[in-house]
Amino acid sequence: MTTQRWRIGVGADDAGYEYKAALLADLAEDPRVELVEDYGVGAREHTAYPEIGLAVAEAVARGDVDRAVLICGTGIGMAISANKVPGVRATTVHDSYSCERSVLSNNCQIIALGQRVVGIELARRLVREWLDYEFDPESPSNAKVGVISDYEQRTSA
Ligand SMILES: O=C(CO)[C@H](O)COP(=O)(O)O
Repeated sequence: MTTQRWRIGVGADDAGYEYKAALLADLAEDPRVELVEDYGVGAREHTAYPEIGLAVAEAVARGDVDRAVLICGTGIGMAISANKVPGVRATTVHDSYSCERSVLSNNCQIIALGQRVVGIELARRLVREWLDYEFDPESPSNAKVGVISDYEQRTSA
């Protein structure tokens, strides 16, 4: 259980728009959330998922927000896009255990959900649970995540 007050970014393509609206409303009322930022898309807009996924991941990498939730049809394209931004770890999450481990094992800053895959109540529950998890830099998982970060640093131009 964390006492942190999170700054959260939320983004979706048109296939995830309805869940984005619902999750933004939940996050705006959650006492664990200090700030919630909507990165689009707007209603009836048709921005392709990588545009949103990359923009949100860049906001995380810059430190504009601590974490983010991305929604598309499956959550897959958003996670792939976000992972292209150096320093960002993102994953698709559709069950409670993976949601927990995405933070506690992998120190992911971003979870991605598929509006066409899970029901809205499960999506809302996963985001509620996710806010309680905080990575422990003293945990044995940190060295494993470090292997990924080291590779990224060695191979980035
Ligand atoms: O789910 C998506 C990407 O993973 C997106 O919402 C839909 O993509 P498309 O099937 O390429 O239209």
